[in-house]
Amino acid sequence: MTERELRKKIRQAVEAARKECPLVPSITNTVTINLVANAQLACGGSAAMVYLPDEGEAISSICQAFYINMGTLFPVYAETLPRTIRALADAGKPWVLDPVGIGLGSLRTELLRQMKAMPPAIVRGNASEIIALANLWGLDTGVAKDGVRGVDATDSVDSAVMAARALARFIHGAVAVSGAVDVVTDGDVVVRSYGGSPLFTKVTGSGCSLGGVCAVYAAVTDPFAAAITAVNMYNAAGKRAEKEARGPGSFEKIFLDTMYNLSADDVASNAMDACKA
Ligand SMILES: Nc1ncnc2c1ncn2[C@@H]1O[C@H](COP(=O)(O)OP(=O)(O)OP(=O)(O)O)[C@@H](O)[C@H]1O
Ligand SMILES: Cc1ncsc1CCO
Ligand SMILES: [Mg+2]
Repeated sequence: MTERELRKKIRQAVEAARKECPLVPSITNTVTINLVANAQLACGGSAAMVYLPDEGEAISSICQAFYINMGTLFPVYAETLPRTIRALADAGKPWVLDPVGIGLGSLRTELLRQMKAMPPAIVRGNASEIIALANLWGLDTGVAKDGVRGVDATDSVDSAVMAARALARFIHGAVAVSGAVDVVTDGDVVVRSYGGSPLFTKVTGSGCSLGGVCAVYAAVTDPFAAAITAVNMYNAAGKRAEKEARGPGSFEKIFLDTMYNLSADDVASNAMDACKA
């Protein structure tokens, strides 16, 4: 795909989400659940948060895409997550995984291990999470460590490119690695997207909500284009929002407003470059 074709796909995805208002439910952490829903709404999607196994199954049959974030697990998720993922696979619906907190606790590890058999269309995470998931699934990452300290990244985005490509190839989808510069790959092409703001790191749930927005775009385009559209949206809107913000609190609000008002051209023309790594 040429760069021109990719930018056209991004423009179309932004417009399609606004026009079609796809239903994109989430099973996500209780820390940032509100920001995830608001970000999904701001970019045109319809949000619905669920916890229970039968609800995950039921809504999988009527949604257009789904978001699963491992941030704060409850015992019921031992049942909810496998049943929901099975329902999504049976219905052929794309879903996005954010493996937050990977490495912490046995339930999280076991659930993430099981997902290898029924993988998502997109994995979104910070560098440390992407490296840890690829290692957990026995893929070639070039990085021996598989521990994550809490929910914030301790590795550079560049050090996660090999893991991201291996993961993307394995899932036949896309992987988005967030950081000062974001990387998105389908396992072959590696796109770097620029912009954003350091203030994102002072708002909990910037990454979680980016995953939710990836899922909104996965409802209207292919996984690679969806991930790039979401990442470009965050970088373009974040860069603009920073100019008006006085700190993390006002940044979060102005960022949502900016995302809501950004034109499809603004998202499609965000600074990015692509290479075959
Ligand atoms: N230093 C930075 N400069 C510009 N943008 C940044 C910077 N760090 C992160 N971002 C942006 O912040 C957003 C979230 O990425 P981040 O890596 O903080 O996710 P995360 O660690 O998973 O966040 P959380 O777990 O709190 O949801 C992305 O859009 C990313 O581009
Ligand atoms: C702070 C935090 N703790 C568990 S999930 C979460 C949101 C950021 O990933
Ligand atoms: Mg995160």
